[in-house]
Amino acid sequence: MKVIEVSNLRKRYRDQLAVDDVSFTVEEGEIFGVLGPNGAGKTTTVECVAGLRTPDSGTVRVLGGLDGAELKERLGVQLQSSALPAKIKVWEALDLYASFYRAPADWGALLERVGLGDKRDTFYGKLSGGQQQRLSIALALVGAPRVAILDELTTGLDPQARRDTWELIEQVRADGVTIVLVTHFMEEAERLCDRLAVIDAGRVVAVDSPSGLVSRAAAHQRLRFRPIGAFDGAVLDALPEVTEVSREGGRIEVTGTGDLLVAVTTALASAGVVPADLRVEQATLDDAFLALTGKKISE
Ligand SMILES: Nc1ncnc2c1ncn2[C@@H]1O[C@H](COP(=O)(O)OP(=O)(O)OP(=O)(O)O)[C@@H](O)[C@H]1O
Repeated sequence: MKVIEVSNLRKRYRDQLAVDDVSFTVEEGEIFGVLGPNGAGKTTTVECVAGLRTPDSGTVRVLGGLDGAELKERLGVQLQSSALPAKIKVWEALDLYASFYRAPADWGALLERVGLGDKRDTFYGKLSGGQQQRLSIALALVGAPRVAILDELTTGLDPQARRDTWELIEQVRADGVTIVLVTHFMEEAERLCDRLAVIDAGRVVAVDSPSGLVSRAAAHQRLRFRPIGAFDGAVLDALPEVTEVSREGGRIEVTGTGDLLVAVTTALASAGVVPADLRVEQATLDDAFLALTGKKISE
C-alpha cells in the first residue's frame, strides 16, 4: 500500500525555485530516503508532504488523502529547526507534545526506548547533541504516528551516536512505522533506506534501492584475480553481467555490471578455476550520486 504519493511537486520562494518537479511514492513499512546535497530541495519537499508548506503546484497524498487535523494525528515530524527552549525539562516536552494528540504513545516507554530514561528531569539545554536528537525523535513519535518524517537525523552526531540512532530507527520501523528520512549522508542512506529518491536542484534524478542505484548509475565494477586452473576467457565473456575480460600478465581483469562478483565466481567454480587474490572494486553510492548528478555530495 502506498502511504505517500507525491506528484509533480513544485515550490518557489520569491526568486528561488526550491522544488522544480518532484514525484515519488512511499510504500507502507519502508524506510524511504530523500538524498541530496545542501539546497537540493529536500526539506521543502518533506515540509510539503507534512502539510507544513503549500506547494505551488503538484499533489501530495498521505495515507489515502488525509489532511488537517487527521494528518497531524498520523504523521510524526522531526524537522531540522525544531529546537526546544533550553529551560524545558525532558518530561515536560514529552507531556506537552503528547497533549497535542488524541491517542498518544506512552511517552515514559518511548523515553526508555530512545535511551533517555534517566534524563526525565533534565533541562533540554543540558542534554548533549545526541541526546537532544534522541529527544526530538521521541517527540516525532509521541503521537504514535503511522508515518514519521525525520530530517537530517544524525547531522552533528559523533559516529557512535549516529550508529545508535540508526539502530533506533530500525526498531521504529520494525514496529510498523513508515519512515521518510532526509539525509545527505551516503552511509546513512546505504545502511537504513529500502529505497531512495536522489534529489538535485529541485528535481528527482532517480528513485531506487541503494544497491539498485549503485548498479544502475555506476555501471562498471571491476574484478581482478589470478586464475588457478585452465582458464578460458570465453567462460566469462558469455555472462550477461560481463562487459570486458582482459589479461595483464598472469592476472585477469573483468569489468561489468549487476551482480558481477556472484556471476563470475559461480562461472569460475563450474569451470574448475580458482580465482586467487580476488580483488573487487565495488562502486559505492557516492559513485552512483556522482554519475547521476555530475557532482559529489558534500558531507
Ligand atoms: N523559507 C525560505 N525562503 C527562501 N528560500 C528558501 C527557504 N527555504 C529554503 N529556501 C531555498 O530553497 C532551496 C531549497 O532549500 P531546502 O531547505 O528545501 O533544501 P535542502 O535540500 O533541504 O537543503 P539543506 O540540506 O541545506 O537543508 C535552497 O536554495 C534554499 O536556500
